[in-house]
Amino acid sequence: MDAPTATSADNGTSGENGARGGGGWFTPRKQPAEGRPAPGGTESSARGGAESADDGRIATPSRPVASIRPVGTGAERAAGTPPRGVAVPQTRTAPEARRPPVSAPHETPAPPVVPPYGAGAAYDASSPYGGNDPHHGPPQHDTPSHGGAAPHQSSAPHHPHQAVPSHGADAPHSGPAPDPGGPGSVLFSRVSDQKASPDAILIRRTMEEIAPVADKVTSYFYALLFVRHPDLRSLFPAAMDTQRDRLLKALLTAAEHMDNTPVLVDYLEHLGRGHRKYGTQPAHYPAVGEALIGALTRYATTTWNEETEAAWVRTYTTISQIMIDSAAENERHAPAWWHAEVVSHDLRTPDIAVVTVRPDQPYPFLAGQYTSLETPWWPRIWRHYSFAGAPRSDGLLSFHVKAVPAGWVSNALVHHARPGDVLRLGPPAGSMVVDHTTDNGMLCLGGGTGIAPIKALVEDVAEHGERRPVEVFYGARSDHDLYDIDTMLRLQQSHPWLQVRPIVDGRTQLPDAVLEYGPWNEYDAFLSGPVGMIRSGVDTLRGVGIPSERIRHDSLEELVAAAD
Ligand SMILES: NC(=O)C1=CN([C@@H]2O[C@H](COP(=O)(O)OP(=O)(O)OC[C@H]3O[C@@H](n4cnc5c(N)ncnc54)[C@H](O)[C@@H]3O)[C@@H](O)[C@H]2O)C=CC1
Repeated sequence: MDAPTATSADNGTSGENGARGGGGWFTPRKQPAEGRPAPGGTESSARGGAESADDGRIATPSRPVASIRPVGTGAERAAGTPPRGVAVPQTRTAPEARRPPVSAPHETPAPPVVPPYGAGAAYDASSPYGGNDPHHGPPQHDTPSHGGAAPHQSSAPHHPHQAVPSHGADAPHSGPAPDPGGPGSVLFSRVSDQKASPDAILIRRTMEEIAPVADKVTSYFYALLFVRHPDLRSLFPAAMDTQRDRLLKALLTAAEHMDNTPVLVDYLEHLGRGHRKYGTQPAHYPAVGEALIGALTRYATTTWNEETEAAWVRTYTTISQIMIDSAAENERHAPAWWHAEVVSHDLRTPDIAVVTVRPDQPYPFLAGQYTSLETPWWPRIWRHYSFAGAPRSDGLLSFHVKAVPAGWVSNALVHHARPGDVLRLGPPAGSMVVDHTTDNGMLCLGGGTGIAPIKALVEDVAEHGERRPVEVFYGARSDHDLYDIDTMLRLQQSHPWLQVRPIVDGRTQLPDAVLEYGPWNEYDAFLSGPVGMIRSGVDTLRGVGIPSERIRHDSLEELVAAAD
């Protein structure tokens, strides 16, 4: 989720008993039916108060925040009348009056309304992370103004970059965000309706209903949020087109996967930490929850009833509490963001720059991870970039940035950033990291600027003094696009265990090129680059006998989002 929902700090820990029973911070009109356990009761656990209840659902953490009321009056909501000041998207006829409660949940699993956030996200993000930027920003020749007028089009996240779950490597300050779509990933795999909790089933039914009108739900959600809480608008970027979508998507995705407890907790904890940089506070969560319930009430007219609302309230309360607890815990040992001064700017091609920055305080991360980055020219627009090297003793961080057409942040970084400019960095994320507990060979495919984290992985192996074979296939469209080949070949000269093969489009293309070498079945694989390359790369690598669980790559969701 690259937009703030709320979070951070521990000032949501007042003694208010907002999370009791199934009510959470909300006051559902009717308490949940007897025998339907609330998601977890009130016991907090060692990991921020969230753990599996006996029924497999996530326990509600004990840290209460505040009671909130649903948006609008009961009469307004029942009649589908928008609260004062909230415009209803025009393309839809007025919602029907609420229909009677639906009958017993059916057994057919429904497709998700929105792709699970990668983290991916990041997604953060999603997702966060094509090119390096949106494809719908201002024309490339436009000079981004310093905090100037709102762009008219959206910007998608830079590069996607959540790796498939790692083999036990922990990120310094942020756990791996899920990669729901990653091949071989079990993250966010859907619990079948037969095993799903009652709340999950009700939530899925809402999701199915709103799927065809997801855009309207989104518009209405943000309208409610900003009309009721205009102060929150400043936490979001001026241009909301894509950014805004991410918040709601993340919430809906999380809600839909509430039964997938451990994965979801990791995801939400990551989101909670990642939201600190937006300046979100615990008190913001109820406002978001109100808007969420308000939007669902309006558009899920067939399936919405008191029971469904209670399920959403419980679920949202749990989601937000995990995020708040995670942010509060993270606050004890990590800043919400880092300022980082540009110390060098190396234009390698007319549209690719290597930007090196010095953070204002130590920035711990692992090779293969990425960060979120905000420029002074586009406040509150964050993009993901991988660290183009392993951690250095001088603390400097480098990024490879390709200016893509209409990419606001990438163009600013390539064409405007100069030494002395100060950027902001969010926390590190991603789990495409080296597993130093094995000496498996490493097969690395880096396409275009996707070579950045691959270079970091190579440096990491070198620093660990390992003697495992590392084979790097560096793909590019032309010789000219192999902007970092000299660096890679120098590394090869220094390290006998490293083989670097430039693959320029022609007779063969990047993933297929690996077929001419091998065997690879004893290797762990790392893929970084455009989504198409990752997709075909995963297929190719599976085909040569590398099991899915040993293939790591950026989040496909984030990559796809970046191409929006
Ligand atoms: N800058 C960074 O830190 C990172 C960037 N990325 C991502 O890497 C990508 C790099 O973009 P460009 O440099 O413009 O790459 P590009 O479009 O020039 O392609 C690079 C390589 O990928 C291959 N490729 C592209 N599409 C393919 C497909 N559908 N099937 C098979 N092979 C394909 C090309 O043949 C070429 O060898 C972006 O999507 C970016 O988000 C990923 C990780 C880190």
